Amino acid sequence: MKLDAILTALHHYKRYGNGNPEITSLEMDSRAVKEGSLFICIKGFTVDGHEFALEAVKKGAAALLSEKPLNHLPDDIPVIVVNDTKRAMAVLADYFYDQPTHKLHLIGVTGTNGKTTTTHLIDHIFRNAGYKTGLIGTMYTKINDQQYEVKNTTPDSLTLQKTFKKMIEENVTHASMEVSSHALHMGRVHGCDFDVAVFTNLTQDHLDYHQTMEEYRNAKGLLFAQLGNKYDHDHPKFSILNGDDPASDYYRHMTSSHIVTYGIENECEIMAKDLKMNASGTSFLLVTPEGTFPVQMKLIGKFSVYNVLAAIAASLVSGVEIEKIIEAVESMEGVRGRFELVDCGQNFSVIIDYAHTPDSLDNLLKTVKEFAKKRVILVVGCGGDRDRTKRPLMAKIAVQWADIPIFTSDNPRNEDPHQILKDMAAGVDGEPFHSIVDREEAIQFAISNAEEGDVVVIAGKGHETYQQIGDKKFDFDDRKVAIRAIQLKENK
Ligand SMILES: CC(=O)N[C@H]1[C@@H](OP(=O)(O)OP(=O)(O)OC[C@H]2O[C@@H](n3ccc(=O)[nH]c3=O)[C@H](O)[C@@H]2O)O[C@H](CO)[C@@H](O)[C@@H]1O[C@H](C)C(=O)N[C@@H](C)C(=O)N[C@H](CCC(=O)O)C(=O)O
Ligand SMILES: Nc1ncnc2c1ncn2[C@@H]1O[C@H](COP(=O)(O)OP(=O)(O)OP(=O)(O)O)[C@@H](O)[C@H]1O
Ligand SMILES: N[C@H](CCC[C@H](N)C(=O)O)C(=O)O
Ligand SMILES: [Mg+2]
Repeated sequence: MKLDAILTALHHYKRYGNGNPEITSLEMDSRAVKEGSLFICIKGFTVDGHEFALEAVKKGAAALLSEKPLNHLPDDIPVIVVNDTKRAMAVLADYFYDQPTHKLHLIGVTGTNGKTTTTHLIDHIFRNAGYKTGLIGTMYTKINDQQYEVKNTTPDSLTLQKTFKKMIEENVTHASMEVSSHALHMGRVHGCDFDVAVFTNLTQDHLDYHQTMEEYRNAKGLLFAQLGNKYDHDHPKFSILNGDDPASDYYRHMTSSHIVTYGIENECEIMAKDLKMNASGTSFLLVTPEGTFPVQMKLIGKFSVYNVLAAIAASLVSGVEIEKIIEAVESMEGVRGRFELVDCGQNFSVIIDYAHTPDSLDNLLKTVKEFAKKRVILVVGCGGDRDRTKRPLMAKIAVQWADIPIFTSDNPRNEDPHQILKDMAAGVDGEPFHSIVDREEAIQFAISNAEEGDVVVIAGKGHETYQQIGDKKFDFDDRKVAIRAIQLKENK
């Protein structure tokens, strides 16, 4: 595609340098530049991409997108100057990859907790209805049955649009994706034509990035504000809001789309009533505008019911028949690392879960307490280089619910793991707890102390298969470590 053609997607820019080269690819990393690339200079959190402009030209970049005029470049290299290269990149990527999201039924899910679970539920419902599907999120990108590794929950706009383009090539018609608050704030999803936007819940996380809860809430609101500002009879847009979460009132006023609410406590269009839960599943009465239906599912806990209701509402407005939706919800096995049982035939339970926020830990432990016959032994930590203010809160919740709370490391990254444990301990008011910095030792301690009927909960890392110390990721899988610890205990 010629540079001039690509630039028709931008409204405002200044152009320096001559020529209208053929653009072979869009790149934001100088190390990936090829002959004919348009190199996009991004001011990052670590380095400034503008510093790599010359290197990009030497590697064959045919043009540059920048936030300022660039000196010392050959005259025949056009430099396009815009206010914000990240946002311009998103718009250009959509155009360059032939507007793939316009051809997809795209559902975006935002909220503090439950995004991965809800997108997996939606994906399972769509597949059960016979659609070819795509999924983008924390664990992977999935196109039909093929999984691809990811770096971010919501990738940068180039990766994102390239992924959507691949979905179109693989005949995907329905896609669901997690939309993080970081991504919304950085404009990674500009250019995405969402059909349905889903809100799960808003509680504390990521205050290192957003600073205040209000800013964090506003960032998530962008998903609803960006959901089409005109009425289109053929492609109506829907916001799916959690009627039991106060933030929904705020989002309701940010969108011009249709609104469908779901909930358990307050009156909503989609509701769950008569919840009954045990260690092997949850049952409830599903109330919808299409009637009331009994549901018996394998997922456990009230928080899981919220995720299911969100997925049901999103699928209903997407045109899936209610019977097909319920069939899928009932057959859903759960998502890796979320309330996942490790069963080696031992006489106590072991649960691996991804709770890494105060609210998710609270929900998880309340749920476990409801069916635990004996003691709850908890292994939990808090991530380094992340919201420090959630550490004492998580510790307080841990000692409130667990009979034996054990604090340990969870991706200390560039922080001193001992200091993270001290930050956690500051939230404890005299209750007993253990601090064991080495996560493997902590898990072994938990399992060696477990007696018949106890429940061991290992929280925070879920599906993760590494422990990040400094910039290095070391192999670490809670599941495997737990299995080894159980075997060790049984061979004694
Ligand atoms: C804080 C943050 O969001 N950082 C993201 C950002 O990295 P950065 O700003 O440090 O990038 P940088 O290294 O400064 O580079 C700036 C530019 O120079 C370029 N460069 C760099 C070196 C070079 O030799 N040549 C070159 O051209 C880079 O390609 C880039 O374009 O841009 C990268 C590429 O898009 C992201 O992968 C990275 O996410 C990091 C890994 C991250 O941890 N992000 C977290 C905070 C995040 O976004 N999390 C949310 C979800 C959280 C949740 O689910 O709860 C997410 O959506 O993942
Ligand atoms: N609706 C919910 N409300 C509160 N807690 C939840 C909810 N759904 C899941 N959780 C808890 O949060 C954990 C993470 O769930 P999930 O991975 O689905 O969330 P996420 O929003 O994708 O998280 P992330 O932002 O890290 O990607 C689960 O392991 C569970 O403990
Ligand atoms: N998306 C979250 C995941 C946290 C997972 C936890 N294991 C940690 O490393 O803190 C984050 O990056 O903040
Ligand atoms: Mg997720």
